[in-house]
Amino acid sequence: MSGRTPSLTPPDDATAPVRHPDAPPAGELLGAHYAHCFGCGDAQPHGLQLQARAAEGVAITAEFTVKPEHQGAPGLAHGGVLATALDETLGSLNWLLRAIAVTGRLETDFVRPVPVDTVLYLEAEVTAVAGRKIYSTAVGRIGGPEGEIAVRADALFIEVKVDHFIDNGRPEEINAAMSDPDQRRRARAFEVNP
Ligand SMILES: CCCCCCCCCC(=O)SCCNC(=O)CCNC(=O)[C@H](O)C(C)(C)COP(=O)(O)OP(=O)(O)OC[C@H]1O[C@@H](n2cnc3c(N)ncnc32)[C@H](O)[C@@H]1OP(=O)(O)O
Repeated sequence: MSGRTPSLTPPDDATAPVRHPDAPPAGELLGAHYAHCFGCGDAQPHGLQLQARAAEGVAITAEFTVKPEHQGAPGLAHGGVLATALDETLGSLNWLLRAIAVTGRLETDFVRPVPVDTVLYLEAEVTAVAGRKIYSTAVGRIGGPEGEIAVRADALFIEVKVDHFIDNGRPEEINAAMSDPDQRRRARAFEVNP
């Protein structure tokens, strides 16, 4: 039973999301936005290494396999890890809007336990935009892409400038990212100058 908080309901003046003309085509794998990201980075051996793919509209699909390192209770995924999978999938919607946005609010329903070795099939879409506020929703299914819903979330992302990361991130990682040509290329996809 989901009891969504008022701040996750778009205001009356919200508009439908617009897919950016240069968004990756439906079916394209997005790749990691940052190699050290706990959600999607391939330089994080215990991370989720979630793989997201552009879908039609302003929507994403993603898959994540629960590893033994992701346990909470014996043999079951930790709820925080599942929330991370939802957060990462919802965050990947940024690629389709070509906006830089961070999670302001993430409300998660844990509907079924998710055992280790399970593939979680995620779908997320932007439902509305109001100024800097981006409203989105996601589900995670088990047993196949059409399987039972195990987790779901509603989220509010807030659009930020790239300075959000430069001003707040630890200088060591910020400097490394800014001197990495691959990272600069990914930042350019959002038409910003790191
Ligand atoms: C391709 C890239 C893929 C990226 C994938 C990333 C996946 C992972 C995503 C994440 O996990 S991001 C990391 C977790 N999030 C953060 O670290 C964000 C920490 N929070 C902040 O930095 C600031 O609170 C934030 C930037 C979100 C907002 O601060 P601001 O000063 O910029 O905005 P402000 O407080 O003026 O709020 C702007 C609007 O949003 C609303 N708002 C902000 N935070 C809210 C909140 N938490 N709940 C509800 N509403 C919120 C706020 O009420 C207001 O509404 P109105 O315009 O109608 O007045």
